[in-house]
Amino acid sequence: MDKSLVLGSASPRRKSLLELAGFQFGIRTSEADESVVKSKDPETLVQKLAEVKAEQIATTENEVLVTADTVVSFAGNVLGKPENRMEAIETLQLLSGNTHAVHTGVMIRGYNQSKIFSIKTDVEFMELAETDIIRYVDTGDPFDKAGSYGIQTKGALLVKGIRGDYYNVVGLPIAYLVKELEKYDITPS
Ligand SMILES: Cc1cn([C@H]2C[C@H](O)[C@@H](COP(=O)(O)OP(=O)(O)OP(=O)(O)O)O2)c(=O)[nH]c1=O
Repeated sequence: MDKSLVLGSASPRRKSLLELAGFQFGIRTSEADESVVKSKDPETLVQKLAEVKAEQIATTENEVLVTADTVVSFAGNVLGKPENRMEAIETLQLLSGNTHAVHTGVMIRGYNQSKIFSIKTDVEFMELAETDIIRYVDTGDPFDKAGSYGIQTKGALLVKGIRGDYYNVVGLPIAYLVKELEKYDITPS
């Protein structure tokens, strides 16, 4: 029986990255309660969140599901999406001039096998002036993004350098994921 891929995510970035890789896939989103998952360790946290998202999505035996979660960690703080303008400003002040980690946890669930993993990318920020932070936050770009910035949008101007997979920062470690999906008979067309 042919296997088909299902993306369990409402993120337009994750959809674009699977398209970039050349996959045919469906999208099925969940209303997972992410607040039930608590961990101070970002790698554990993103893996558990990917698992919780997957638990909310039903699949058939020929479907392979992919869910994911992304957070930023810096100096013992785990930073998700900002709740408001002030939190976005404070997050970017904290990250200014420093190197933080972006963790994406991914769950792959097939009929008789599953896998959870997380990948880390280090991102170094420029020294940011308060006026630049406020101008960026007021574009509205930070609010649907972990760590209050988008490296693929105007947040690009905050970044001095990165070590690791760029696409992991955007929401999916796509090259690694393609390799893992081969084990589930899912290949790009
Ligand atoms: C750091 C960073 C994060 N992000 C995004 C990736 C994720 O979509 C988002 C973190 O939120 P997530 O909770 O990981 O995902 P989501 O709510 O967007 O989608 P879903 O739960 O339905 O899969 O932040 C960027 O787009 N660019 C960046 O530079």
